[in-house]
Amino acid sequence: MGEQTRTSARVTGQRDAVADGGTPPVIDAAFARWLADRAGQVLLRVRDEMGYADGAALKAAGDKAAHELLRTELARWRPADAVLSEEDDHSRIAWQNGEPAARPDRLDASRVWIVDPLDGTREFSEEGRTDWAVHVALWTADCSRPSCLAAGAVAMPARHRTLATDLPPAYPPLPLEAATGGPIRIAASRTRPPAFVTALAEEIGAELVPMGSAGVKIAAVINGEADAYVHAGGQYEWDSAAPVAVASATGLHASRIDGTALKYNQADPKLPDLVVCRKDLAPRLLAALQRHLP
Ligand SMILES: Nc1ncnc2c1ncn2[C@@H]1O[C@H](COP(=O)(O)O)[C@@H](OP(=O)(O)O)[C@H]1O
Ligand SMILES: [Mg+2]
Repeated sequence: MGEQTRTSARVTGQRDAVADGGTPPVIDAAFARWLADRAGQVLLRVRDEMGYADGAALKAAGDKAAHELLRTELARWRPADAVLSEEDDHSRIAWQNGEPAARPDRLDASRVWIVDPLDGTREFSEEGRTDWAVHVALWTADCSRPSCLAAGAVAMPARHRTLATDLPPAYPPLPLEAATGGPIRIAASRTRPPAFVTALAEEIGAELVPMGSAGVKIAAVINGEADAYVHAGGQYEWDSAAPVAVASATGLHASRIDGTALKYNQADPKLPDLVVCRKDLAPRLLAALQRHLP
C-alpha cells in the first residue's frame, strides 16, 4: 500500500470513527464514561422514537439497543477483553449438579467488562421517570482496587449526569442531622423493597427513599441525597459493579450486608445483597444489619 492510500485510509477511518462517536479515550476509566454515555444517547433516542404506549416493547428495544452498542464498541476498541453483560445469554451459566456445565472464558481472562446496558428497565419504560442508568465496569485480575474493579461509569442519561472513576466525585458532605445521630435516609427499591430493609429502617429510625435502579440509588448516596443503599434478596454482578466502582473511588463503604467483600467475575454472577454507605455510618449500619440478616 502506497503512502497516499495509507493516508486516505487513515482519514476515512477517522471520519468513520467521528461519525460513530469519535475515537474513545485510551484510559480505561474515561473509556468507561465514554461508552456509558454513548449507550445512554442510544437509550434516549429509543425512548423518543417509540414513545410509552407499549412499555414491554420499549423495555425490550432499550435493552437490545444499549446491549448491542456496548458489545460492538467493546469488540472494536477492547477486542482482547472479556465481557459479562446482563443481556448476553451466552454469558449466563448452565448449571449441572451444582457445577457450571461449561467454564466461561471470562473466568480465565485478566480483564472483564461487566455491563448492565439498562438498569432500572421498568423506570425507563415510564414516561417522565429519570431513575434508570447504564453501567460499565472493568474487573481486573491484578486486583489493585477494591473488589478488583479497576474502572467504572454510571450514566444517568435522563438526568444529563454521568459518574465515573476517572473523575470521582468528592466525598459527600455529612448532613448535620446524621452526624448528630439523627435519622438517616436509606435508598431502597421503589417496586420491591426487601422486607428486612423496612424492619431495619424502623429499628434505627431511618427514612426509606424509594427510587428505581441500583446505579441511581448508589449515585444518590454518592451525591449525598441518601446516606445508604441497602439491598438483599437478589441481584447480579452487573447491577452493582459499576456503581460500586464509583462509590469506592469516592471513598464510600461498599460490602455484602454481612460486611464481607463484594466479589465480581465469579462463576455464578448472582450477587444478591449489598450495602453502600458513608464510611462513618458503616459500623452503625452493619451492626444493625447483623440483627436483620434475612
Ligand atoms: N430480588 C431481585 N432479584 C433479581 N434482581 C433484582 C432483585 N431486586 C432488584 N433486582 C435488580 O436490581 C436492579 C434495581 O432494581 P430496583 O430498581 O428494584 O432496586 C434491577 O435491574 P434491571 O433493571 O437491570 O433488571 C432489578 O432487576
Ligand atoms: Mg440491572
